[in-house]
Amino acid sequence: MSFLLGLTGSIGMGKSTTAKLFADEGCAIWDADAAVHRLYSAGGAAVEPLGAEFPDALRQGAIDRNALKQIIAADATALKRIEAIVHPLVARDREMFKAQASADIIVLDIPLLFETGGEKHVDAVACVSVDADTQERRVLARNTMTRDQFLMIRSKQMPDAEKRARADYVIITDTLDHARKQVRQVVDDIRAGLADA
Ligand SMILES: CC(C)(COP(=O)(O)OP(=O)(O)OC[C@H]1O[C@@H](n2cnc3c(N)ncnc32)[C@H](O)[C@@H]1O)[C@@H](O)C(=O)NCCC(=O)NCCS
Ligand SMILES: Nc1ncnc2c1ncn2[C@@H]1O[C@H](COP(=O)(O)OP(=O)(O)OP(=O)(O)O)[C@@H](O)[C@H]1O
Repeated sequence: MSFLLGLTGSIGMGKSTTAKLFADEGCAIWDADAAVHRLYSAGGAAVEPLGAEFPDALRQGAIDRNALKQIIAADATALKRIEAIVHPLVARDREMFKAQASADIIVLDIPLLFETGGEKHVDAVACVSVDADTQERRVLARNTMTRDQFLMIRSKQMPDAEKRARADYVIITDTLDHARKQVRQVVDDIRAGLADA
């Protein structure tokens, strides 16, 4: 049985970057945002149910994320309805990944881990964190959302301080070198526990 490590953190805190550092240490990585991308693409399992509820989001047989963002901005109930359709499909994708992975440590990169009670289904949680100014600067530098969209998404998430308090490990993503050192410590700690077991 693999050790299941949940990797979480608020928007733009460095989950994807840190997941790559875990992969460098030999961990298997499953990425919830990437699963959503697969589900929204042509032939993906979310296209039909989301398209039925939000016909304007359907473009050439796929879900258009920009259209979805406009719908979310205009309708306060939309995100909850999207989540009700998407989250069970994401859970199915995750279970299929877990069933075939063979690494000693499986890292589940899940932005909404705490918000969705996912910590109950993992052996430990690592939370990535950086100061709020850096977080905002990094998200806006991607040019994928406006400042208002960023603030709206962040307001739906559990505050960073609370996530840090609830996590077993905190990884500060101020520099790549510092993050890599912390990732190695986490992996060493988990592997030492596995060796003792
Ligand atoms: C809102 C959408 C259209 C934004 O798409 P976009 O390509 O601009 O951003 P991306 O998907 O890369 O998400 C960026 C970050 O936003 C945050 N975020 C995304 N969805 C949510 C949500 N439902 N609640 C809170 N934060 C969210 C996460 O931190 C995520 O890492 C998209 O995230 C979406 O469809 N979300 C609903 C599905 C969902 O809940 N995904 C979260 C992972 S299961
Ligand atoms: N340890 C680090 N040192 C320096 N820059 C970093 C570090 N980690 C992440 N970054 C930078 O911060 C930005 C956001 O990182 P990343 O995409 O990994 O975050 P994320 O948490 O996966 O984002 P989202 O929640 O939006 O999916 C990127 O530009 C990335 O290069």
